[in-house]
Amino acid sequence: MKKVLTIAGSDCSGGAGIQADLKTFAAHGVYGMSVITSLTAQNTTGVYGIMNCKKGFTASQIDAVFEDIRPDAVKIGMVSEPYIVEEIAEELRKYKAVNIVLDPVMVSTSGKKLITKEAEEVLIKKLMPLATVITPNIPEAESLSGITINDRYDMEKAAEIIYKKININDEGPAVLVKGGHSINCANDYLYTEIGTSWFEAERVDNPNTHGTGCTLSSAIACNIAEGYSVKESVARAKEYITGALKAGLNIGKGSGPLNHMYVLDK
Ligand SMILES: Nc1ncnc2c1ncn2[C@@H]1O[C@H](COP(=O)(O)OP(=O)(O)OP(=O)(O)O)[C@@H](O)[C@H]1O
Ligand SMILES: Cc1ncc(COP(=O)(O)O)c(N)n1
Repeated sequence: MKKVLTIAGSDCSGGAGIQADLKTFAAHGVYGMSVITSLTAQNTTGVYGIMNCKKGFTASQIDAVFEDIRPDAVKIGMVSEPYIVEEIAEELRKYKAVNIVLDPVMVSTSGKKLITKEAEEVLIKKLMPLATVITPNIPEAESLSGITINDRYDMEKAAEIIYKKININDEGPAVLVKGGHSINCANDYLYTEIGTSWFEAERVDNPNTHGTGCTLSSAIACNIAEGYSVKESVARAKEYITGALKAGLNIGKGSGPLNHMYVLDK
């Protein structure tokens, strides 16, 4: 069985973060492990508190995992503070971790800022270059590229700018700009060293989209662990997220979670 690690924040209401990641891992039939960077007090209506891991403890958790069970892929989600980003980068370099999927979580669906400006800078400089693929949504891609995104062409331009900003000597990550924040469609665009692709999907009419980004990046990590290429991994993850949105749940008073137990036919 493949082993996949998530390094992310906890969502006590179970829709996003570590909890969404572990449910996605289970639905993909891989063995899931978790390193928790922050505890959040949140639910489907908002994020009401954040308590970050104290200095050194994210690194201790990563040591505990890698010294015993080497993951086949690593997903990285919410990382609020620069010292946590530094610890993760140092540890992943130390263990020569591979197959890293980084979701640059910046703002929650409910509007709460989940990363400091300083942490964002360290994320770009030290962690993104270690990744295989990064998965910004439209506002995150605007922040990373410095351009405003209004249409498909802007998504393509932003992906290329981000790719060129992070890839020194073509050794950095592919860039997947997610289109979940578009109005009429849910098309995602992938820019890699060997080519570009659009992943087109109908927009599912479902207000319960809490944790879609966490779920998509975790599904990509599972597929990469299983040996699929980045392009195939994104295609399968896209099918999974669309299915999980369609399979719909209606839990909580706000933007609720997906149905993670939707399982793709192998
Ligand atoms: N209503 C929808 N119908 C179909 N697919 C969707 C919908 N909303 C989001 N998606 C898909 O879900 C994935 C996550 O995209 P999105 O842009 O929502 O990420 P995100 O903003 O990081 O997610 P999160 O809500 O966790 O912050 C993408 O593949 C996107 O196309
Ligand atoms: C711990 C954690 N990680 C990530 C998100 C982003 O997910 P969303 O944008 O759906 O709120 C979140 N709300 N909480």
